[in-house]
Amino acid sequence: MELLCSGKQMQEIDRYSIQEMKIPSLVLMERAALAVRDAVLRRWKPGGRIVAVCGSGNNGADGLAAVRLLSQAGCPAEAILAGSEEHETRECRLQREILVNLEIPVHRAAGDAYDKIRGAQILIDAVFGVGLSRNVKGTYARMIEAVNQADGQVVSVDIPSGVSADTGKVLGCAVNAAETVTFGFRKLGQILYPGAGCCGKLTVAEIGFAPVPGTLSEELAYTFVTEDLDGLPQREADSNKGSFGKTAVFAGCKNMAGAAALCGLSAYRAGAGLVRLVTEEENRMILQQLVPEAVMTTLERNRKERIAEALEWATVIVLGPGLGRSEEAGEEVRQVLEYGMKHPEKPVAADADALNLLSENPQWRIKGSGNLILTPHPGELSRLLGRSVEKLKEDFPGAVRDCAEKYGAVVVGKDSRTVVSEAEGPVFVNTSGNSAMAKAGSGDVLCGVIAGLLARGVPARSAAEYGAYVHGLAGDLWVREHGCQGMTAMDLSECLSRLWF
Ligand SMILES: NC(=O)C1=CN([C@@H]2O[C@H](COP(=O)(O)OP(=O)(O)OC[C@H]3O[C@@H](n4cnc5c(N)ncnc54)[C@H](O)[C@@H]3O)[C@@H](O)[C@H]2O)[C@H](O)CC1
Ligand SMILES: [K+]
Repeated sequence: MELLCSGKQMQEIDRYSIQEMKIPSLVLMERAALAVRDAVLRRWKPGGRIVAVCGSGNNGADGLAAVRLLSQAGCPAEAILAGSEEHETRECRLQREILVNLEIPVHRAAGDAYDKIRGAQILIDAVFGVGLSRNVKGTYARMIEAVNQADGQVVSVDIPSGVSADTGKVLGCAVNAAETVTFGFRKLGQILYPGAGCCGKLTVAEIGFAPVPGTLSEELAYTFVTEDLDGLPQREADSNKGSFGKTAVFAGCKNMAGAAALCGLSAYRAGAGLVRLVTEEENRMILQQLVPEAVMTTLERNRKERIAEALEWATVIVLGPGLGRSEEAGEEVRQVLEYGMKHPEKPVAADADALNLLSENPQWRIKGSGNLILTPHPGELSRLLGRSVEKLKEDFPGAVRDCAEKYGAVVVGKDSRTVVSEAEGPVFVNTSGNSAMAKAGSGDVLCGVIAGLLARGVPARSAAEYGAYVHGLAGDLWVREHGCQGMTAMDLSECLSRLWF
């Protein structure tokens, strides 16, 4: 597990290390600057000039210290001050004064400063770090634009200036870096897009922060690394198909068999023991061919009773893929969700049309109790929350959490970085996967993976997190072998069988 920080949390770790643990601020800063120096030296070629554009906060101070270290290493390095002296932090002033004392060039952001930026082989971006709190304007914005237009390679200190460390949002304008050297932890804004796309190669330098205080560590976001797969229950040697649950998949309206097939197959491939597809009679033939391992309930008559029987039979319930939005589908979704509310021991994963029907029918008063998983993409999340996509993208983890609160659910907010959250506690941000997965059917596969994990006995929240992670790993496996255009959802599902989890 890798912990991820927001900007504010990082500032708190900074404050705690310096004020309470008494690690001198300048010691941390020197180590930060050494890491930046090393990154720059790996790119620098003799003859090339290095220009650091520095703000007046401690990010700027890091930049100034790096200029000193590079100069002492024999490189022609100089600094441009994007901020004013009156706003300088104590550390920033000190670092500037040291440069002046050592006769290392420090310029104001005026006159030929822009020519210097254009002429540099390497630019160090140290305008703003995790302290950026509002839109970038004026000289700061002009400096950032100049850095982006220059031909030199850009190394950002801590985070590309202009990116919100909390949300990855670009606050007005932001630096596009070739490399970002960050300190202690990756920040949420470096993981979430568009900020993630501004970072270039991202490296984390250990600079000696104190261990995170307990109360804060419980609030930090996190992501998985491959070792985390060891946390999943393994298949016992003396198990049988009954040991891995009975998964009922309510999916596929007339002629929409594909979603049901992808979901059911993926549930098997994620470890489910027995899958029942509950679908329309018209889908029977095709589904028997696509998923011969599944048993089937079709709904040509006695709908309500047959749905009720399947619900009684199931230990895990999946609802929604390809279900459509007909009145019949609405009745089905309502029946299943109400059943789920009365049976907290049976996890329910709801996706696609089930989510749309849920948002259209607030009078159902659906509130999960730890067993409900919702897997909306931004459009579905927008409908569930009654908030525009644009607005919710400003703080995607926050929107996912609000949705979790509203429906009493574990919510899997699907996006380029899928976020899993409950109403309280830390968020999980998925870092596996790639843009090849941005295709029809990918969500049906995810829903199936989550169901398979639930059937193996993984609790709802973990199944949601591991589901997102494993789904992304399957996509990464495909892309490594075939490139990023041609994958279909069926290819993605097949890759699940080749992963160890
Ligand atoms: N010893 C340490 O403290 C270490 C700090 N590190 C680096 O410090 C930054 C964080 O520094 P901080 O001073 O808190 O913030 P910034 O440098 O990011 O400064 C912002 C500064 O500017 C003001 N501000 C915010 N938004 C705007 C805006 N849009 N326009 C103008 N001004 C703005 C804000 O009020 C602040 O005063 C961290 O990223 C590290 O790079 C190292 O970690 C080493 C140890
Ligand atoms: K920066």
